[in-house]
Amino acid sequence: MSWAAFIHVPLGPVLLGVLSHVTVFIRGEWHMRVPVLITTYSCLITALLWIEYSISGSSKASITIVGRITGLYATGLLGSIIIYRRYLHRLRDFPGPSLAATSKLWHVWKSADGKNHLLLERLFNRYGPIIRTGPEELTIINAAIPHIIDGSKSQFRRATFYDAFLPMVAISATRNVDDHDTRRRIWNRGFSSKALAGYESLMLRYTELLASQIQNLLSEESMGTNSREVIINVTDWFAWYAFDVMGEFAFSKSFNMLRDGKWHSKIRLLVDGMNAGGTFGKVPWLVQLGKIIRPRVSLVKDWDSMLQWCRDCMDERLQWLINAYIGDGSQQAELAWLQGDAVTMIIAGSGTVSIVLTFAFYQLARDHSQQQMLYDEIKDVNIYDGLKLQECAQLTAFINETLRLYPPVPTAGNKVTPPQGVTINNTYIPGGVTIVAPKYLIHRLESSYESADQFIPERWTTLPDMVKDNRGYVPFSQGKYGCIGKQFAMTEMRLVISLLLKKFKIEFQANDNKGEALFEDLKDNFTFCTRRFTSEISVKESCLMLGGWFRRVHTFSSNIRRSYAM
Ligand code: HEM
Repeated sequence: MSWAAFIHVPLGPVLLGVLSHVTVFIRGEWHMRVPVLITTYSCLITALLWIEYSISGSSKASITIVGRITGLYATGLLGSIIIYRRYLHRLRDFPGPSLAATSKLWHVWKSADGKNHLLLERLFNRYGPIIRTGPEELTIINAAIPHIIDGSKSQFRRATFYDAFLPMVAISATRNVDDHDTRRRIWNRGFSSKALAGYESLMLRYTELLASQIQNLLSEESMGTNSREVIINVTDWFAWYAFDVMGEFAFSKSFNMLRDGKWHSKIRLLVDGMNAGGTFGKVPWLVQLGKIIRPRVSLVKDWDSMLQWCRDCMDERLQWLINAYIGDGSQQAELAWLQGDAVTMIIAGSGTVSIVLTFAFYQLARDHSQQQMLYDEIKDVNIYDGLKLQECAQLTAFINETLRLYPPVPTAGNKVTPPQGVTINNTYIPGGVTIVAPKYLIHRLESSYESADQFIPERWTTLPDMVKDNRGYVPFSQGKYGCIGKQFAMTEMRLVISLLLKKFKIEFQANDNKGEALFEDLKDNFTFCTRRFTSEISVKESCLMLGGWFRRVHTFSSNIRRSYAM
């Protein structure tokens, strides 16, 4: 049978579709080849149209025939993919929703409301500790898993999710092990104990600015009245604080959000871009597709505009960083890496710290005895002495417990099993499988913590029996991909909590429903976040069409009352 005859019988294109799956697409990663695939298929369809037109002489007939051939081919290809993933795949015996096994789009759809952590919790309750959450993906909720995937001897590598940020290159996103090691070595110098001591004055300056801005609001509010309280939106104020600190750190330049009491437009774009990346990054080819049709995707345009702004900031900052590189003696700085690392710094160091502070203040508002206990511990401590502050056991326990219940990176950090596979609790998992180890759920395992869902800081001090198995406690992750800014973040959080507690008393506002809005708003978009930007920044009409995902949400407010004198 000739080639032309073959594709004209219905079975021909179907068989071609099946063949292209079992011989080509079944192997390797394809998400980064979306542009090549689109180009190839467009050329093939155009060639077919031309051939059909030259045979029939009718454009209508040739479009109908080529449409039918394309449809049959797609049916063969997709049918083969679905049947293979569902019934023949090496992960076929792992439990999980059947649609999740056939396409990762199911996960994007189901977590488009930002509640991925709750979705995984429901799946855990239904299917148990190992769940197939994607064609090549298992979610494992077990205290041993963080160490297996990220421990010092681990051979796991970063999963495809991290490609979502390409072409931006950065330490936190690169999947190339050598590139990562190189970046990590450079960064390690910037986070040495000596370097950190130098940053303390920077943090102090901004912590004092935060306190004085709240004080100003309090004074304004109470002017001419007996009121001694002011309601502030802690979500915003802690975000402004953390971003301003990181702006100084990465660019030697504040975003001045604390000073101005409002969001910097580029930082909003950054947070929006990150949040979208958190959801759509589950299907990396979808992100790449978005980048191809970028003129029509406002989020991509916004992200690009934010990157350009970072480049501009970096130009000002460049000299300092180049010095750091040359000091390392190993290589010349590459601008792309510098830009990516700067964005990484700001993203990794801001959203994380601010969300922990928000939750810490939620807990303080909820439990006045905790507030009193912390106040008693720090009231006579010179908080300008970093070492003294570190010795405050109750304060550290309070932060640890906040990080346990609300880890800022609740479900992300996916890694891929090494080629030989691994055995976890007598279950063999083949090589090349993406493993998700959600900290949000592992930190709440009853087998690891007594009264696991309750906020009890004393489990880290006077009640150690309440921690039964601490292996799964990894808010900062661990190993070579673990958080490089852990000490930086701990210092910031200790400073903010202690300074504000010395000055103010924290309460829910009188008519508030005890902070429940915080949990309604909470979104798992790689990091936990609690606020969408829709009010003054153009409420993107195109985004609203995505099913209310960008709907306006409430924010968590606390009553911060002046109570104690310094
Ligand atoms: C409470 C605060 C923080 C928490 C809970 C936290 C948590 C984490 C986690 C879980 C990761 C691993 C992410 C992954 O697996 O992909 C990570 C990576 C990272 N964090 Fe943090 N982080 C915090 C604050 C900071 C700060 C303040 C900085 C910078 C000053 C920072 C810089 C980084 C960087 C650069 C990475 C990537 C490390 C690498 O790829 O080698 N983080 N962080």
